[in-house]
Amino acid sequence: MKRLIVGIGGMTNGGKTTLSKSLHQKIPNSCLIAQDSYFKDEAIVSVDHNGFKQYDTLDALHMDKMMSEVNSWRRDPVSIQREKAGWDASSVSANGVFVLIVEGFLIFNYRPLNDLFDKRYFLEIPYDVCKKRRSFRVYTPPDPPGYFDGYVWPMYLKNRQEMEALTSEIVFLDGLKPKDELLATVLEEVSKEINRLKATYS
Ligand SMILES: Nc1ncnc2c1ncn2[C@@H]1O[C@H](COP(=O)(O)OP(=O)(O)OP(=O)(O)O)[C@@H](O)[C@H]1O
Ligand SMILES: NC(=O)c1ccc[n+]([C@@H]2O[C@H](CO)[C@@H](O)[C@H]2O)c1
Repeated sequence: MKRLIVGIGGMTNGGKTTLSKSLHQKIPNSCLIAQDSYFKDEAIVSVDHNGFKQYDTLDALHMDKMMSEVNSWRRDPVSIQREKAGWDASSVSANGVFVLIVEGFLIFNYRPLNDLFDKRYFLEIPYDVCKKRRSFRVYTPPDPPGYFDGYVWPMYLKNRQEMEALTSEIVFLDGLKPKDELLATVLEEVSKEINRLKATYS
């Protein structure tokens, strides 16, 4: 069975979800897992001395649950793809290349997950663009006043340092580029990798 695991990381509002969803639409036999789906319940996320909820850390995420879903895919991508295909399940042939796209802001900071990636991308944008994009978003719970400068940005700087200490094989992408350009760049590289795998025996 041929498998490829692609990580789309990046800072908050870098454009991870937008890019990952488009890749998922374009890549046959692909599956998408988003780290944001694994946030712990608000009641158990700790609070710092400023009263800010500590959401921008691995402790705020059910990484064990996320890993178990990644591992289910690794064990049997064909079944997962067939379940998704529903009535058309027989069209999913085990001969193809199966692609898992994992997106999230801390995917390269968690070693057991980071170790699994064949390709790593990281979307980055400048501070002012990040702050502006984030100000238009409403999370649950919403960001309290001062959260970006008092918590989100300092945590980004800390998490980024940790990430760079853990991995060097990351392709950095300029998140200011138009969405279709970013998609074309990543799709071209991933397609090359898929074709390379198709040409190998296993
Ligand atoms: N290439 C782009 N150019 C301009 N705006 C973009 C681009 N990509 C995404 N955006 C916009 O930026 C905002 C954040 O995008 P998106 O939700 O994809 O980011 P994200 O990295 O998944 O965010 P987060 O994980 O922090 O919630 C959205 O309003 C989206 O439309
Ligand atoms: N999805 C959530 O439960 C949630 C709640 C509060 C804040 N966030 C933010 O999401 C970003 C990652 O995509 C982080 O910067 C969190 O602050 C998410």
